[in-house]
Amino acid sequence: MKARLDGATLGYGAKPVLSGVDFTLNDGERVVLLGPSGAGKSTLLAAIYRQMTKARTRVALVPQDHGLVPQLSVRRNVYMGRLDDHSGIINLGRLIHLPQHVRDGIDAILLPLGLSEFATRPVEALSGGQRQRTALGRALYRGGEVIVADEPVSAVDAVQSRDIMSMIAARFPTALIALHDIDLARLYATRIIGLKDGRVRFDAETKKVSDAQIEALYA
Ligand SMILES: Nc1ncnc2c1ncn2[C@@H]1O[C@H](COP(=O)(O)OP(=O)(O)OP(=O)(O)O)[C@@H](O)[C@H]1O
Repeated sequence: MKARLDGATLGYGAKPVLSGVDFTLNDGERVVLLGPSGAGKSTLLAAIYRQMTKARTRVALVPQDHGLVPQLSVRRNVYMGRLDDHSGIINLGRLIHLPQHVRDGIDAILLPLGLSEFATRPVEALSGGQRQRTALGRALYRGGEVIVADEPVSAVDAVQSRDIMSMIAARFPTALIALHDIDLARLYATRIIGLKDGRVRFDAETKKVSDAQIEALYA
C-alpha cells in the first residue's frame, strides 16, 4: 500500500471540497481520477502526494500548472527532478555547468518526448504543449515508486497523449492521475475513481465501470 485515507475531509477553509473519502492507493495500480472541473481531483491528488512524501516514498509530481522555472532551460528544468538527490553546492554548480554524463541522462528523456531541439531553450519561450512535456520530462527523469500527475496530457495531441501515458506506465510501477479524456482513462487505468459534488461517486476496476456511471459525473 502506498497511501490511504479513511473517511477523510479535504478542503481549504471552513467548507470541505471532499468529505467521507475512503481511498487506498495500492502498489502496482494505475488509478485515474475523473470528474467535472472543480470536483476536487487536484485536492485529492495533493492530499495523497503529501502523505506519501511525509512517509518518504519517492514520488514524481506533475502539477496542473507544471511548476517550471520560466527563465531556465528545458534541460535545467528537467534536472530539477533530481534536485533533492544532491547537496546544495552541487546543485548550485550545475546551474552554471551540467556535466556531460548528467546532460546525457537528461537528453535520453528529452528524445522520446520530442524535446531534443529545445534542450537549451528557456521554458518561457515554449508552447503550452512543450511546457507540459518538459514537466513530464522532469517527472520521468526523477523516476520513483509512484507518479502523481494532474492532467498531464491536457495540452498535447491524441497520439502524443497515448505515447506519454505508455511512457508513464513503463517508468512508474504505481500511478495516481487526474484526466479529462475518458477514452484515455479506460485505456490506461487499472482502476477509475469518479468524483462529483464533494463525494467519491464510484471507485472500481476499470472494466467494472460503466459508460453511464462516467456520463453521470458530467451530467
Ligand atoms: N488553494 C485553494 N484555496 C481555496 N479553494 C481552493 C483552492 N484550490 C482549489 N480550491 C477549490 O476547491 C474546489 C476543488 O478544486 P480542485 O482544483 O481540487 O478541482 P479539480 O477537480 O482538480 O478541477 P479542475 O478539473 O478544474 O482542475 C474548487 O471549488 C476550487 O475552487
